[in-house]
Amino acid sequence: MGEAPAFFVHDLKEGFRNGFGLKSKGCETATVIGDKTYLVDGGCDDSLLSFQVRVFDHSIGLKINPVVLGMVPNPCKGHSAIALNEDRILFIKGGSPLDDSFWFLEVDTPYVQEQRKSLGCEVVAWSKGVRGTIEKPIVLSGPSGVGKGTLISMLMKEFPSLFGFSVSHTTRAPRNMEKDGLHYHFTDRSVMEKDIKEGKFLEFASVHGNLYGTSVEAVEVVADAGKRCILDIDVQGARSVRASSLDAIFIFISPPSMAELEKRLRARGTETEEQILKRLRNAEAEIKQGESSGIFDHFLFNDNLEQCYESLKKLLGLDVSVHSCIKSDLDLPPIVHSVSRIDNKIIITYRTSDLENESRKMIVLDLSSLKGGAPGRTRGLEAYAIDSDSNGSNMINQPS
Ligand SMILES: Nc1nc2c(ncn2[C@@H]2O[C@H](COP(=O)(O)OP(=O)(O)O)[C@@H](O)[C@H]2O)c(=O)[nH]1
Ligand SMILES: Nc1ncnc2c1ncn2[C@@H]1O[C@H](COP(=O)(O)OP(=O)(O)O)[C@@H](O)[C@H]1O
Repeated sequence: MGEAPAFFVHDLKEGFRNGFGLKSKGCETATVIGDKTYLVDGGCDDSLLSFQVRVFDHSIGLKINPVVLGMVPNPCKGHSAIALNEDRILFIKGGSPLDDSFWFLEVDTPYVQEQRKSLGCEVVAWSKGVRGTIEKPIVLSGPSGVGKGTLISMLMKEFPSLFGFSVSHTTRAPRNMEKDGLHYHFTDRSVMEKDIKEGKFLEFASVHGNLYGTSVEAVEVVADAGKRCILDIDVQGARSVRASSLDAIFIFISPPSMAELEKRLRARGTETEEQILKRLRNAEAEIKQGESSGIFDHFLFNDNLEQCYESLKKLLGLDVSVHSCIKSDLDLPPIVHSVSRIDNKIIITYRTSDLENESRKMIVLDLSSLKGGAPGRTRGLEAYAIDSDSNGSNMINQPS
């Protein structure tokens, strides 16, 4: 595979003619994919608060302002762009912190195709690139009162640095001991419905008469902290997550009997009689769906709590050491740099000089294990440095 068609920061210093017939301000890249040119303004003239995207469609001779989904990168003084696999563009922000240097603009991924179809217009989606990978998130489902919350609390207490809870949004009222932002984000239905329309939710469902949902951000902040995310969601939500780009482990928790479930719900003392009866009615359907839907990878019976917890830990492989792959041993790519591509590797080249020497440096970005993408982060980037020493030979600093 050779170099993809793209213009880089250093090409833009003198300005160039882009797909719009405009002179570049020096902070723009124009990347051609198929019939379209994606013109991205990195916002270095201080008037833009974030990156701006326009599209020139050569087949119809029109410039388009697309609907831009996802979290948009903050402005920077210089960036470069390179097309990948005809469906996304990699952006490298010069002079930005490493955790903010690599961004993907998805232009024809399955997610973008789906959004384009449902919105009926041109759509692009930003996804932040994150180095390293994390363990698969865990989806726990089961009827109300079965013990999901109890098992999750035990895991988080025993392994506080390994697991993080995905804090859902809900329109139900908080219980006595529940804290906003910790147990749930308690929210108005109108606000939640608006956010759902704007694509901010990974999944949502109406459960026991209230709206519940997992925002993309709820899962990503846990992963950003290098932790494995746990989702406590109902079977409808689990089905939506199964169909999404989130690669998770799905576990269904069953009660020993309906009578025991009722006993636990009543003993918890958090619901009114009417709410308990509604939860029990829904429980039968939920257990049937859970056990027959083909969504779940594992089933656990929560009869004896300690035994169930031990089984949960075993299937999560907690006897195996879990480590974070996040590394921070690289220089930042500076504002002026150039980019080329060899297969799945992106080579970022730049020069550094002190009073006596000028040296050429490279950062290699390995994209062969990319995972995820819009509407969440793109994970699995590996990066390492190659320095040119005084003899001109290259020294590879492999990731440790
Ligand atoms: N789909 C979906 N279900 C959720 C979410 N958060 C919680 N739930 C489910 O909503 C149901 C009710 O939760 P809750 O009101 O906390 O009551 P509890 O299950 O009796 O403790 C449970 O089955 C949860 O698993 C979410 O973000 N999405
Ligand atoms: N194996 C068990 N045996 C007896 N009581 C249990 C068991 N597991 C959980 N409980 C209790 O049942 C109640 C409901 O558990 P909870 O974790 O709130 O369920 P969920 O989150 O699934 O609605 C809580 O009071 C909890 O202490």
